[in-house]
Amino acid sequence: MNAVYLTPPIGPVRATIPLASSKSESNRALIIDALTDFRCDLHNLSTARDTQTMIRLLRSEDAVADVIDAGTTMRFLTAYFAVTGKHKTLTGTPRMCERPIGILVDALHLLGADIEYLQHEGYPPLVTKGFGYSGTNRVSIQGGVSSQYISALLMIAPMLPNGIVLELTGDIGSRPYIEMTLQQMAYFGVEAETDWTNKTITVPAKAYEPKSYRIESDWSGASYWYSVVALADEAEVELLGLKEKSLQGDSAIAHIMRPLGVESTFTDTGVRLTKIPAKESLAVDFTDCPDLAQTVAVCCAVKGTALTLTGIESLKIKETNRVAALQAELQKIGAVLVEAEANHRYEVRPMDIPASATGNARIHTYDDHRMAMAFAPVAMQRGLFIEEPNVVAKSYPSFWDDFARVAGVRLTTDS
Ligand SMILES: O=C(O)C1=C[C@@H](OP(=O)(O)O)[C@@H](O)[C@H](O)C1
Ligand SMILES: C=C(OP(=O)(O)O)C(=O)O
Repeated sequence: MNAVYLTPPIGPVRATIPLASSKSESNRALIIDALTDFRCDLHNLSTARDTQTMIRLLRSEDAVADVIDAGTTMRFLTAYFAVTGKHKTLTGTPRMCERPIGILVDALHLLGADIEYLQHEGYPPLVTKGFGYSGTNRVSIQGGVSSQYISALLMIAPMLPNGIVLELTGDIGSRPYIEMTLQQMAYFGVEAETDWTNKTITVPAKAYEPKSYRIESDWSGASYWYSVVALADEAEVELLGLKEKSLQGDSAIAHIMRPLGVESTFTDTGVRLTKIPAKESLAVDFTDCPDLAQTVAVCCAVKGTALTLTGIESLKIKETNRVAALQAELQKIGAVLVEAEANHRYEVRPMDIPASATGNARIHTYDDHRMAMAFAPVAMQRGLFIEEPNVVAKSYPSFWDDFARVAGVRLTTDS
């Protein structure tokens, strides 16, 4: 099995990190570009596998579209192929075939899409077989399972003869991702009307305007550098290509990490992270930014900061069950993640054991890029192994090259 062995920095951490660009922004821009017959001019598209897969599948004539493990690619392409009447089989990794898609498929059926499941009702693989508009433009959709279903519908909505009136039911999770979708649609000339009180989004029937668009660096990827600075004894890190006013909800990491001792100063080129005094406990609601939960949980575990987490239910249906994965791996670095109230509140409780007793832990990554990257900053304090390090390719292929600027990174292989 491959692993990287990470060792603490020798002396203060000083680095400038290029970062990957946002796969979320990239994948939205690519769908919109496809809906303009590829007449947009997209700059700084992400090198993330999720984005490279989207690029390949949008251009491919093959009957089978294998999204690998990319959630946005699966959900966005299902809506795109369905509404453009393409005959495509959409599939992915075994885990992708356990990630639900029924809520999106039900909505597309209502609009007139012919979609059939190939194995289990409500899950990939599935086949899109054509589109005959049903005449309806009112669709009601659950808001609490994955915002990706909503983004997928919003982006194809202007292509429908009467647009769409989307009524969101129940709680809304990952709302900043819905707002990112709406802002990118507006940039390309389609303004939706949003009523968050009544939870309705109205999208007119209208052609997107082909335009030039530049994708920002990835704030989710930036979060690991915040954790590096929080955990290093001395550090100053500049992250390139980030903006204070971002479309990405994960820019919330700048506020979340302040009590963990990281100050953000925006510059002309990005953001500079420096150390400030930290607090002893923290409570964070991750409903709007689920991809930050692992970063913050691991950071608190190592710092000895008691953390209360809410809004992490959606973590159970991502690349792996991230709650279970964190529970198993945090123990190896001297902390526990416990459910304090059924299904609502969790706590990271650092255990009172010396760091030397948890040195050289072997962290299993469960085919989840964020498990690898969230645990890497532990190396600011002690050596550890991260198994199957190539998982980072999903969102941040150059992560280990960047990480080698701040810590020792050595690839190890054992049989
Ligand atoms: O729309 C997007 O780009 C994403 C939405 C979020 O998923 P959910 O809406 O399923 O929480 C997030 O976790 C994922 O990494 C990217
Ligand atoms: C959940 C993620 O991605 P997706 O749902 O697009 O696979 C992620 O990148 O953390």
